[in-house]
Amino acid sequence: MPGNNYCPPLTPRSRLERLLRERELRKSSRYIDGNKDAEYNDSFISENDVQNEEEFAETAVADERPRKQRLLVVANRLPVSAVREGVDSYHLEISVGGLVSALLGVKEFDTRWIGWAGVNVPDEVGQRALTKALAEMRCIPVFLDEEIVNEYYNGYCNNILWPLFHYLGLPQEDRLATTRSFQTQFDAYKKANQMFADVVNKHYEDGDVVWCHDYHLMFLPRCLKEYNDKMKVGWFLHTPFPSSEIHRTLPSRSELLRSVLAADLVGFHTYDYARHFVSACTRILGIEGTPEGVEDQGKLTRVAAFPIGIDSERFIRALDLPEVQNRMKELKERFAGRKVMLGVDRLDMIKGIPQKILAFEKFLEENSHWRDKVVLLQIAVPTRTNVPEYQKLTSQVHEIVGRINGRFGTLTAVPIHHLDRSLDFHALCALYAATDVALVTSLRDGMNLVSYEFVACQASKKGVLILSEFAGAAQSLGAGAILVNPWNITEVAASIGYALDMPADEREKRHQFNFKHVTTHTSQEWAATFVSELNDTIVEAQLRTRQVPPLLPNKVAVDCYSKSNNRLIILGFNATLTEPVDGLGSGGQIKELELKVHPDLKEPLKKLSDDPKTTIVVLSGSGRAVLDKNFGEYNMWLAAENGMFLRLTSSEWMTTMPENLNMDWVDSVKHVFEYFTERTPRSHFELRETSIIWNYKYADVEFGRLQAKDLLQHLWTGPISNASLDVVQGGRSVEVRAVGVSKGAAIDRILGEIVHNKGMKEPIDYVLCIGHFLAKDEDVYKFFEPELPSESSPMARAMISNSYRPSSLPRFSASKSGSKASHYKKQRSLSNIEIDRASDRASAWRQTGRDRISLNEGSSVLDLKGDNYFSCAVARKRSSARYLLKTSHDIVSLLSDLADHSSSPST
Ligand SMILES: O=P(O)(O)OC[C@H]1O[C@H](O[C@H]2O[C@H](CO)[C@@H](O)[C@H](O)[C@H]2O)[C@H](O)[C@@H](O)[C@@H]1O
Ligand SMILES: O=c1ccn([C@@H]2O[C@H](COP(=O)(O)OP(=O)(O)O)[C@@H](O)[C@H]2O)c(=O)[nH]1
Repeated sequence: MPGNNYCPPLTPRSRLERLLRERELRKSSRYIDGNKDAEYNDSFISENDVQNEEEFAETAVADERPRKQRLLVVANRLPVSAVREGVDSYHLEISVGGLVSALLGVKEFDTRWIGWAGVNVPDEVGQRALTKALAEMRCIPVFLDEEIVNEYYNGYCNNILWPLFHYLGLPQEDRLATTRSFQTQFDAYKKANQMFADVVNKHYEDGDVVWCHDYHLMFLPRCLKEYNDKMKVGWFLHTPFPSSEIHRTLPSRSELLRSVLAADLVGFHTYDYARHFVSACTRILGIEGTPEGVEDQGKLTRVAAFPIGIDSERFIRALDLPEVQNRMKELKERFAGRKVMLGVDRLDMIKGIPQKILAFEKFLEENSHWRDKVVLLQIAVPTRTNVPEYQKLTSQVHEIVGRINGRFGTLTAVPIHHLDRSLDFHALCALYAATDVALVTSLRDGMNLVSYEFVACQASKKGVLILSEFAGAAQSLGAGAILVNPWNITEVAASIGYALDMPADEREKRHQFNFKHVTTHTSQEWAATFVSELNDTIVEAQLRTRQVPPLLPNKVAVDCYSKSNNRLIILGFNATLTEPVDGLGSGGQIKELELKVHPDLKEPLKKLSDDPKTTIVVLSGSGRAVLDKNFGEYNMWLAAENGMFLRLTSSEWMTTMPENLNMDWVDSVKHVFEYFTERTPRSHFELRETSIIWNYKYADVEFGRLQAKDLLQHLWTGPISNASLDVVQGGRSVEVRAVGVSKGAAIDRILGEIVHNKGMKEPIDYVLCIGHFLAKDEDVYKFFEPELPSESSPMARAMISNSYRPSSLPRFSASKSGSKASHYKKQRSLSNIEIDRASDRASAWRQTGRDRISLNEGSSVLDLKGDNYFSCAVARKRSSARYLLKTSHDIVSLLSDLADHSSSPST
């Protein structure tokens, strides 16, 4: 596949930097273009609007400028709909709808549009002719036959997803029929999405950005990524995304979410919709929402809000055109002496047209003096006319309009002018400009661009916008609009009165707020921001991928093991040597809380621990009793409570705890933990000697996380505000530890004790360290890294040479990794241990440490030859370990292999 001309910019240092630079670039590219009108040359639509095929083609066949990024816009509907006129000729018309309007304003990119032309073309001749006609407009058709359109578009998209996403339940009488036809419609939906994907794949060039749009194409990101996982794929939803409680009623709920998550970037009009989506992923799929999006097994899908805008300049300029001026004059004359109210909607249930008309009726009912002084012009664009619900709505609206006009009309005038048709751009602009009050009463609406367009055309009249609080636009235009609940007819009627009587200065003020917003948040900005964010997301994902360690090469690890003579194996316990735990078992039952060694590991552990050349340490956050119970039978070292307690299974426990470790905070933290445990079903807490941990891994994930946030707030403001503690947040836990309690801080003391105890004569020449450790404990991996700076290198630290030590105390500092601050912090906690000699147990520990045997003078305890060190993080996405092990199955397999290469004491 040939690459396109787009040259990605140098990797920016920060997201903000990149966005700023791109904004500058955009500005300067406009400058280079010479004048603003030149921008239109690259768009799908000209300033004068495209009313016929020739004009459209002329504007669309723009030169390809090398600087522009290729953008494949994939939407169900092309910006033009085709009507067949002959065997190989078509009439092309601009499609009506917010999605098309917004994307027509996008000119920053070298754009191709892939979608359905709204016509069934079964024959090859017709398909070829239409493809050719559309190609001139940079449109690429997806041919859907009638059956697919019926099942996919009319059925699954518009009869199931559309009402669901707009919180409109299905009408009772249709519910069962829909339930029955659900599967076939969903199959057609998937099939149609694959057909879109096939066309994209055919036209895709390396470096293209593929931007999928709307609820029709939720399956598309997955199809595309399955074909080519390097594709940059974004998905944007133009409708609301409902609360997860609504989404979870959908039989295909999980499949759809997972498919969308295949995209790199997922966008919504508002934060609410984005939040609902993340919450659906968490509640339905059980995967984690992060501040950036949704993360599943290392793959981050960025989720964000990108409120759409309009090409406001186009509307503003149109008002000066003679054609528009003439129409405005006509309207003024036609409705002289009457205030004009306007509704412009597709004839769709979500637009609340009956509610709007009923509110207007109530207003006329209660305000007789307005009856001959106001008119409501309702443009109701026919849409989805093959869907029975839409047909019913048409009759319903006609009936209400007829009744009201009959009730309040006169021989010469009617209060409602209802048009079942669409208007062209100029007629629409004139109408917007001539309007006194625009009435948008959507029951739910992704954004609602009509409200933006009205505002853009009101620079001189400064009319009032009455806007449903359930339209996405309410969040952006709420400052200037009168917000209403469309279901509350009394409120809407009162707002109509308020709007009609509004004094000029208030209208002016309100208009200014909104005009500023509409003219600064344009469709160009919207698209540019989305694509820029998508590019950023890809760069960040690449950086993240580089941080992901490779999988452990088992064979190498086993070979090195068999060739070495003095090996050290450090193993975590929880999620390392236990059986896999995935929250609730089937039927919502809690799995056993008690941690147990994976049964398949018992034998390998036995063999390994019996090998005289191998020393095993289980280094765990768990308490002593848990380790005793699970590992008491083996010949190994147990390091409980993150290494604060140490024991060779044949000996007693020793402690490394500093005697003056302040544990006064425990009771008050415990109270907080008790409180949250009682209120968070299936959570529990564990009180250890040096820490206390609240665990919600069996609780409802999302609720657990909310509770964890609250819990932290309670802690920070209360019991721990003055204490010297570490609060460590795990995936599903909150742990409070005394400062200095960490696996990394403990490892050198453990190592010293082992060397001393074993009377080691030769250096450790192989280290394997496996754990599912918290980030805070990951410094244990770095401890053995030979290539670390010499002044703090663990090799140097582990140098057991009396001449090397200034004092008789072995100064095994904790860790060299991380910032200076963390270095000092750990130093401090260790020196606490070293300085305080009051405790017998602690001094017993130090005694063993001090008297540790040395190897040959000056020689190192560790001699890993660079490569004989295998640190492995288990089921982690990012880690400072050298390698990854994915599952407990991998651990079983590795330790079994090592066991097979071990020798028993007698051999
Ligand atoms: O293509 P149709 O089935 O005839 O429907 C027309 C479009 O309706 C929806 O528009 C939405 O997008 C607007 C722009 O983002 C937004 O302002 C509005 O609130 C939405 O309803 C639909 O989402 C589009 O896919 C359709 O093309
Ligand atoms: O006769 C009409 C009526 C509406 N529109 C356009 O249709 C879009 C409607 O978008 P909106 O976001 O308000 O709602 P949607 O129809 O997409 O749900 C707006 O851009 C209107 O300018 C149009 O071109 N001709």
